[in-house]
Amino acid sequence: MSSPRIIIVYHSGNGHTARQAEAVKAGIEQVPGAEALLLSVEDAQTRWHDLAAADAIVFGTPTYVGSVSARFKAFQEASSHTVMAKGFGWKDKIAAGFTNSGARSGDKLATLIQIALFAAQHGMHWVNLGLPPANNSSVGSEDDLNRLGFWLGAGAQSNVDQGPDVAPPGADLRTAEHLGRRVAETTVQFVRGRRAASGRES
Ligand SMILES: Cc1cc2nc3c(=O)[nH]c(=O)nc-3n(C[C@H](O)[C@H](O)[C@H](O)COP(=O)(O)O)c2cc1C
Repeated sequence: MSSPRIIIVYHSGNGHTARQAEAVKAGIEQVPGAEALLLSVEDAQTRWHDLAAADAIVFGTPTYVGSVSARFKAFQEASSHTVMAKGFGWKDKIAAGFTNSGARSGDKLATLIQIALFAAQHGMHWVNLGLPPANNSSVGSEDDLNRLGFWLGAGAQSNVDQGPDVAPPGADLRTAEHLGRRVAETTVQFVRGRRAASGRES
């Protein structure tokens, strides 16, 4: 069986969300047989064939003004012309999302919802974070996985006076890694299941 291919399409203005994207990639690569490719939103718009061949696409963007960044939005709109309008090419691929911002909340949920809607418009199957919220009790800590308490996707927080060498912190990178691993495990199950259901190899 060929390996499930998972592409991470992301934008990062100053490198913080790029750290999160790299962590998602590391999580994907922990699953035997899964292959991961990182593409910036600009490179992705020159590689539609690679995206068409992917089994899953994970979308990532910083939260700017309570929303996806303008450059991520440009990629979304390009996909509308190039993929959606030309035959629903991403239908039934697996999708997931992540975002990073300066504030703890920073209205990141609005960004994750926008990414999930984008995936739904493409007919993709959304994979959520699959972690309980953490750092929400007397025994919780900033080192907890999912310390920011998201369900829809992975959130990260980067202090605005720190560079991407130190922000976002390790807990948020491990949370992103968890999302990558979960997407890869789900994609392996989905691809194998679809092949078995169609009478091909399991
Ligand atoms: C134009 C702009 C708008 C921003 N809006 C938000 C916001 O709505 N919420 C927030 O928490 N941080 C906001 N930030 C902070 C960024 O999300 C934060 O610096 C993030 O780490 C940037 O990631 P990047 O280095 O990958 O671009 C904003 C930054 C910029 C440049």
